[in-house]
Amino acid sequence: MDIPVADGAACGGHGGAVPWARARERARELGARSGTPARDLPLGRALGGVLADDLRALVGLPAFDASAMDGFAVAGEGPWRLVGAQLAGAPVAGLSLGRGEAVEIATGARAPKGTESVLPYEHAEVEDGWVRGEALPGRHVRWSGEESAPGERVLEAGTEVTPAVLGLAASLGHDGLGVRLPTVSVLVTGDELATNGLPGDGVVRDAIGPLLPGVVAWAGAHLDRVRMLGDGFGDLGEALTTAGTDVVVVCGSSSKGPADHLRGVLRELDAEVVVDGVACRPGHPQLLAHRDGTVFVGLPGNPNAALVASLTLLVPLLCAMSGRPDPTAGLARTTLGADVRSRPDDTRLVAVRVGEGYAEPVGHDRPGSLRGAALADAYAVVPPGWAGGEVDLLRLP
Ligand SMILES: Nc1nc2c(c(=O)[nH]1)N[C@H]1C(S)=C(S)[C@@H](COP(=O)(O)OP(=O)(O)OC[C@H]3O[C@@H](n4cnc5c(N)ncnc54)[C@H](O)[C@@H]3O)O[C@H]1N2
Ligand code: MOO
Repeated sequence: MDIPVADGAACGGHGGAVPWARARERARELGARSGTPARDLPLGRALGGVLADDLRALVGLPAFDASAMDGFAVAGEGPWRLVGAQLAGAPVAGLSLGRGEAVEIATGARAPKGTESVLPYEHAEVEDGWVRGEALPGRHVRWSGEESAPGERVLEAGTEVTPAVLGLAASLGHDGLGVRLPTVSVLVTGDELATNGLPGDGVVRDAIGPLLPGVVAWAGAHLDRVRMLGDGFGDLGEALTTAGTDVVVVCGSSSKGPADHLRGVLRELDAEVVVDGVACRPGHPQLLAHRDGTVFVGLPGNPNAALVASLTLLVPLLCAMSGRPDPTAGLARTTLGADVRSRPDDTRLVAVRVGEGYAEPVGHDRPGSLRGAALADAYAVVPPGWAGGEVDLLRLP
């Protein structure tokens, strides 16, 4: 893979840090080049992927003539002599309608041979084994193959697998789908972290493990596992090389402290580093690297910084891997409803609530606090040296 390393040294502040917009571009470029292989997955695992191939009807739909109403299947002119009953799922028992005959029928039940229409109960009168009413020819029957013909292409390759797509695929007879759905594992590092109970006295509740699955799903990828790790160098190296997923996210090991081993481990693995530091606040200690088809993303440990970094590198990367649109995009540029100071060298990501024609900073968005992000629906993107005017918005999941 031929991707240049850091061209952002001129951005000042943190040597080698890449400007925020350029970091996102690099993540997209790496994702597009890496791609993700098509995998055959059972329907229950395919949600959020994109179709690797066109979806075709394995059978015509409906697969048989069926009643669309509870009532009477009839043939010919009325009144009709009632000759039997047909429930949904019941065997057909060789039922066949002659002209002037009716069969009591449930919605979805196979219409007997000869059926010309179905007369709903509410339009029928039944007396002494005879059915009367006004039956409209062809009405209230789902005719075999009228929705899709056998072999017909119903969706194009590249379509996102939504809940409706899964239901449709099942209706068409598919047990699984070929999809592009990047797989992700998350390694949360830190000896001070606990996954339950009350924080305090040097113990911090892991906030990133609970936050990331939703971000990963939003970007159309599958989270294989979240693994808690101590701060040891060896553990991290072993975990990175044995993860077995397309992308490995490491949280809380990206800065310059004695326990921040990610950079060193990536060096030992001879991984190619694509982004090492991003000129943004919060979230500047971020890493993007790859080796042998696996992409590594380093997120800062401070939870709001980790969320910013995941929207900066991880989401664009994953979306580009499967070729789907980035869900952070699409909000119109807007003005800010309160004074915000820009930084000289860094892009600021400010938690805001989006109103009509403006966005209101909600506060509480320091690097260690998710309170602002939890109140917000977007981050306002305040470029270095910004002196007022409209800003871009980055949608939050
Ligand atoms: N000498 C420097 N020190 C620091 C820098 C720097 O540039 N030079 N950057 C600061 C910034 S900004 C950030 S952000 C952090 C990033 O550090 P790490 O990614 O190595 O993360 P840690 O040091 O392990 O933790 C930082 C902070 O976040 C808490 N944390 C960690 N993981 C979690 C988690 N899963 N859930 C909740 N909270 C977590 C941790 O307890 C620390 O309080 O580095 C600064 N330092
Ligand atoms: O910028 Mo750090 O990433 O402030 O939290």
